[in-house]
Formats: sequence, structure tokens, C-alpha cells
Amino acid sequence: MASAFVDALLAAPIPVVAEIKARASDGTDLLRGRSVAEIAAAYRAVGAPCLSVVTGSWFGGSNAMLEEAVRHAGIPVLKKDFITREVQIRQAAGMGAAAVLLTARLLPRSALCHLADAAQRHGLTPFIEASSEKELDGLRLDPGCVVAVNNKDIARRERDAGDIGHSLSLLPLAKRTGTRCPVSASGIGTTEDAARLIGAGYRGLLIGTGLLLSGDIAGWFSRLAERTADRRAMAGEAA
Ligand SMILES: O=P(O)(O)OC[C@@H](O)[C@@H](O)c1c[nH]c2ccccc12
Repeated sequence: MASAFVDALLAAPIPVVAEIKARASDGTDLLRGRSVAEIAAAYRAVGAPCLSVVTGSWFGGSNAMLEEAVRHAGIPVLKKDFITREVQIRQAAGMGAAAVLLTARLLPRSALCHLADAAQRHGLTPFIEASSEKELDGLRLDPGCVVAVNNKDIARRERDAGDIGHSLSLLPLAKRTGTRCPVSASGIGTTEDAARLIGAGYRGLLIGTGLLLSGDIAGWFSRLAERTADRRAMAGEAA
């Protein structure tokens, strides 16, 4: 099924879903006096193809933050919350979201597939987040679904540092779901890690804390652009 969210990521030179989140899991303030509109505009200006807004209250989020981002972004926005019922999908569509988070850890397989179908019926891209082999094994999805491998442990409320090795080892299983767009999410701080994940075959990276605390979003994006161009050049030479 068609997905503007997936198409935007696949077409982007720097395929980052840039996240707006009020607080880190340890309570650290991530907005630092900036408005959602300001951050959305900064992300868009550096070429982020899509945004994510954490609306869940664990991270100090709200639906008002999503609506503010949608008004100012002009690019597809993912609503990050713990969705368990179809009515929440309908509400997300009403708020102008382009994609919704579905967390494999929290949903029985049948409910996960049912909610993914429901999202697509409402014109939204299912952004299915998984964190283990068990959650991915045997999962078959429409190619228009995003499959995100979480580098942090959601059961620990994302309090661990995150390990990109997790994404690297689960990529083959993520691809086997049939998605056109495997994404690595959480705990990506350095442009070196980001370039490594893209080089390994990830078509998108979801990054919140690393960007929000970087102090220089434009610098971060241009360093990643340089690193991925170097990798492409090296791959070209090797071919
Ligand atoms: O800030 P980070 O480490 O870059 O992570 C972003 C995102 O993956 C994280 O916010 C997240 C992953 N799963 C979630 C579920 C709900 C809310 C938030 C999340």
C-alpha cells in the first residue's frame, strides 16, 4: 500500500526521522526552552524527510505537541504513543499524523496485524517497533509498513544506553517481514553509528535525544552527509 512516510524516507539523501520529545527517560529536559514549532522548522530546514513526535506522557508528551508539529512541519509526522485500540488510530488521523507507532512488545501478534490493517485503512503508515527476534520471527507485513528495530529496551522504559549491534543483528529478520523500509530506532548518538547503520542497509534512522542534545542540528546532519558520501565513494571504488 502507498505510504508518503515511506516514500519520503526512501527518497531522502539523509533518511532520518527526526524526533521531538519533551523529556528523556531519565527526566532530562530535551526541549531546552525551544518550542515544538521551532524544532520542527529546524529539522525541516536541514532536510529531515519525516518527523516523530512523542505524545506519550512517560516522556512529557501531549497531543498538542503533535498538532503543533503537523501545523509547522509540512512533512509526514509519526505519532509516538502506546496504541492498543483502533479508536486511537482514528484520533491520530484526525490530528494530521501520517504514521502511528505500534509496539510489538505490547501487542499480541493478532492485535498487531489487526491494528496495522486498521492504520492503513485510515490512510496512516504503521510504524511497527520490535526489539527482539521473537517479535519479528514469522511476522509478515504489507511492504508499506515500516519495521523499526529498537536499540533500547522498552520494558526498561528505555533507561538503558542502547546498542546499535542489536539493529545490525536483527536487520535480516526485519527485512523478511516484507517491509520496504527497515528503520533503526533509539540510542543513535554519533554520526559514525548512524552511517554504519545506513551502510548496513537500514533505510531510515529514528533519532531523538542525540539530535535534541547536539546543540547543532545542522552540523550533525552535514557530518552524517559527509560520512555517508565517503561510504558510497568507498563502496563505488570496491565495486
Ligand atoms: O531518543 P532516542 O534514544 O534517539 O530514541 C528515539 C525513539 O526511538 C524513542 O523515543 C522511542 C522508542 N520507542 C518509543 C515508544 C514510545 C515513546 C518513545 C519511544
